[in-house]
Order: sequence, then structure tokens, then C-alpha cells
Amino acid sequence: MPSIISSEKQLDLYSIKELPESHAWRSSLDDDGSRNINVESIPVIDLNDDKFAIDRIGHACKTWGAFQIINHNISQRLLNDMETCGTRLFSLPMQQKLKAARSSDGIAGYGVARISSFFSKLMWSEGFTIFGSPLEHARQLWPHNYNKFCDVIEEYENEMEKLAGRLMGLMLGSLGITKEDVKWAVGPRSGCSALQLNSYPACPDPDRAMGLAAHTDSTILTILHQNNTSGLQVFREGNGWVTVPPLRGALVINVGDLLHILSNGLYPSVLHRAVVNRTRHRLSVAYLYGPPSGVKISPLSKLVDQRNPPMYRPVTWSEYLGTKAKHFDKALSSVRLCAPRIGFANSKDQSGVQVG
Ligand SMILES: C=C1C[C@]23C[C@@]1(O)CC[C@H]2[C@@]12CCC[C@@](C)(C(=O)O1)[C@H]2[C@@H]3C(=O)O
Ligand SMILES: O=C(O)CCC(=O)C(=O)O
Ligand SMILES: [Fe+2]
Repeated sequence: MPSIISSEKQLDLYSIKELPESHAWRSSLDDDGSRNINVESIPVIDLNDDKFAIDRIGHACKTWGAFQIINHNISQRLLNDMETCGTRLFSLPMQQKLKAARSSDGIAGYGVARISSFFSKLMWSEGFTIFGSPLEHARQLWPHNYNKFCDVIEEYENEMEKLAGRLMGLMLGSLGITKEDVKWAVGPRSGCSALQLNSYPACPDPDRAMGLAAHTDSTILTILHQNNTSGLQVFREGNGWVTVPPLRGALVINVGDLLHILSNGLYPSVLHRAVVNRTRHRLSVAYLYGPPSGVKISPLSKLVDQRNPPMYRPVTWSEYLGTKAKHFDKALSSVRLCAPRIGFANSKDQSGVQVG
């Protein structure tokens, strides 16, 4: 039985002509430099040759916590199908979308960004989370025509799972970690995952609105597909907010908090956010890849010695998600055992970043 996700909170953003005070994050005079487009952005890495890619991936993980990939073997047809599914879903009337609303204690379903409760202003976006089978929610959305949606989701998740396993191998491989060092990562269904569809309607006052507030992902890694409208920004010490330009067919890879833990702090989890656009609707699909349930994630023993003691205590994914839901930007520090390393590209605690 779906609960009412604050249907009073979920405004129909498509029909609003003026930014309501509830969604106004900053005054139009504020400028955080985020629209500076002359700064270099995250590296674009060709996956055609793993041997060549591995060093570039390691460098990108250390210096940005994010990169884009091309030649990843996910077909353009599948990316287009996924985008069509998202567009179909978010174009439904609000009353219909609310039939698949996320329950107050649930993970899956339609609703405002889960992190909304940590902010006094609302975000200019709506989301749909898939965790496990999408069937029940798909039936609520399209009682007579839910198969196509489920088929695309299943194919997308299968392909993303393979890619995520390969990427994790490359990201950890660059630190000298082999498959034998991460026992749980071997096997066909080696991880657990969620799929997050995000919709950012065109906004009458984009400079004062926020699509998705700054956060890091509580994952090992995230694979993000964005449509042809820009909006994703990553935060980098020294550069500030840097836009990640959409490149047709490319996918964005984020280092998540759990990979930061596994790497004993060598890879920073990237702080990122989404801004909105005056004329264009933006859609993104995030594949959130984590470890199998029950597996405790802790700094890999090869990366720990007397000079580099473990920086974090062991946590399962579900424990960490619970911590994130409670402490948000303090979640990582709440499982930290000792002070962070110095000299990171992005060592800033998210709490230090002004967002709105
Ligand atoms: C597996 C998950 C990560 C996530 C919380 C969730 O249970 C499902 C949604 C994910 C998402 C997507 C948008 C940003 C984010 C911070 C949020 O509010 O929901 C992430 C969560 C996360 O990475 O912590
Ligand atoms: O829409 C985007 O580009 C960002 C989405 C995101 O950060 C997420 O789903 O975790
Ligand atoms: Fe994210």
C-alpha cells in the first residue's frame, strides 16, 4: 500500500510559470562560479583497451573521483530505450505517478529526492528508484502496458552489472588489487544495485533553483547516463563546480563512498549536484552499484600497513545507507577511525560546501 509521499511536497513542476519561494535556493545576485565553462572537466577514457585505460582510470579516480567512458559496449539503442522509458514515466499525470509513490520507509518508487529532508528548500526534480523487481510499480503506472518498461529495465540492469564489475576491476586494479583480494566480487551476480531515474523539468528561474543538491553516492561506483542537456556538476578543490558535458553515448562514472572506504581513502568519492535549465527538460539514469548484502566493506588489506592504518571501520551497504539516511554528509566521517589523508584533490567534507 503506497503511502502519500508528501504529495503536498511534490508539486507538478511542469506547469509552474514562476519559481515558488519553496524552491528558491539563492538570490539571483549570488554567483558560485559554477557556470564557468572554461575550466577543464573530468577525463574521457576509451575502454577499447583495458591495459591503456587502467592507468588513466586510476589517475582520474585519485584526482577527480569521476570520469567519462566511451567504447563501453553498452549499445546506443539500449541507452535510447532507457531514456524513452524515463520520458514516458515522468510525462504521466501526477495522479498516476503518485500511485507508485515511494513509501515513507521504502527505497523504491516515485518521489522527491530522498535527501530533501536535509534542506530547507525543495529541489527542482522528481525521481523514480528501482530496487529489485520494477513489476509492482510498473503495473501501478501502466496497468495494461507495463511489459515494455520492465523488459528495458531488466536488459539495462544486466548490461550495467557487467560493466560495473569490469570497471570495479579496473579501478581497483590500478591500485594493485586483484580479483583474489576481493573475494565477494567474483561470480556472475557479484554486487547489489539500484536504478535511479531523475527528471529535471525546464525551470522558469534556473539560477535560483537546484535540481539535485550536492551529495556523494553511497555506492562502490555509479554509472550515469545523461540525456543531451547539461546539468551535472562535480566539485573539485581549486576549480569549484565543474560542468560535466553530455557526450553522446558516453557514460559518467562516479567513485562512491564505499570505494573510498575500500581504497582506504586513496580515491575520494566525488561531490556532485545537478543544476537546471530554462528551456530544456533534463533526464538522467544512475546505476548505483554496491556490494552484495551482508558483505562488510572495509579498507583492503593490501592498502593497509603501519604507516597507513585503516581509516574506516567495516560496514555493510545497508548499514551505510541507514547511516547516510540519518547523517547525510557526515556519514563517511561517522564510520571513520582516523584523520583523512592530506593532499587530496577533493578532501573537503561535504558539509563545508555551500549549496544554496
Ligand atoms: C541505493 C541507494 C543510493 C541512494 C539511496 C538508495 O537507497 C536509492 C537512491 C539513491 C539516491 C539517488 C539520488 C541521490 C541520493 C543521495 C539519494 O537521495 O537517493 C542517492 C542515495 C545514495 O547514494 O546515498
Ligand atoms: O542527474 C544527475 O546528473 C545526477 C544524478 C545523481 O547524482 C544521482 O542520481 O545520484
Ligand atoms: Fe549522485
